Amino acid sequence: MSRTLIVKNVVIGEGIPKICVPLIGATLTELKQEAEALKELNPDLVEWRTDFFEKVEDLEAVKSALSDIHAIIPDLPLIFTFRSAKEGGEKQVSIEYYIALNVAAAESGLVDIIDVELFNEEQDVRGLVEAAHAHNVAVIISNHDFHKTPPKEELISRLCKMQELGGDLPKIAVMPQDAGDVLTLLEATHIMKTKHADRPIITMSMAGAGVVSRLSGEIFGSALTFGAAHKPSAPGQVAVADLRNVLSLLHRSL
Ligand SMILES: O=C1C[C@@](O)(C(=O)O)C[C@@H](O)[C@@H]1O
Repeated sequence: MSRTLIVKNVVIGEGIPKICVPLIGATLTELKQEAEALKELNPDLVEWRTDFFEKVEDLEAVKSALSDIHAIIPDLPLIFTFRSAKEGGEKQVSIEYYIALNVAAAESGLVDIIDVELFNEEQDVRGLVEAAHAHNVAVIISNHDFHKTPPKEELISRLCKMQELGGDLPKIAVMPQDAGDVLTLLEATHIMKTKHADRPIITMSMAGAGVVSRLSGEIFGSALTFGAAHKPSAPGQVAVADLRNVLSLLHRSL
């Protein structure tokens, strides 16, 4: 497998980490406004965090919102994410609905990547990867710990598992309790990138202490970073303009 993933001409896994901005509107009106506004920020990718959408449990409303969002930003690669409450998201739905939602997104022809959480039954994760790939949609397999940072061996083992399950972009976000935890995340990223990964990976340490990990992906091996438009979708996200400045500064220094 190639070490880069290309979506709509955006090469993930090469050069400056790519900037992704989440859409977190609760209503269709808010989502449309956000989609319009983020064009000015010129991100590399956009993520629709559907768990923030008030009608996420209505599949038809989701599909219709998806086509409205896509019509506003047709050229930007779109990640479709339902972040479950157990992983720091806004809502919890049944596994049956989670699968239906992601399959509908993959089949829609309107998204480039779906996000599938690792901590589900293995057969469900594999099934979603298969469904996505059948429609030429890539898959982020993700894991989040909003309370702590597991040991580096555990972080690496989860990232390897995501790769083994066919995720095109393994992703892990963890919460540091001190600066040492940020180092743990960075070291796990570096080891994964240099010893195990045969594809781009995404890692971040959240909150204030973890911000450095959102900026230094090019050095340690994280290919994509999330930047906030007006409001962050997770603790520690910095504004896109600041992110871009620092990413460029570090890139020039290398
Ligand atoms: O998984 C992630 C990463 C994230 O949690 C962050 O910490 O930037 C933000 C989420 O929107 C995204 O789905």
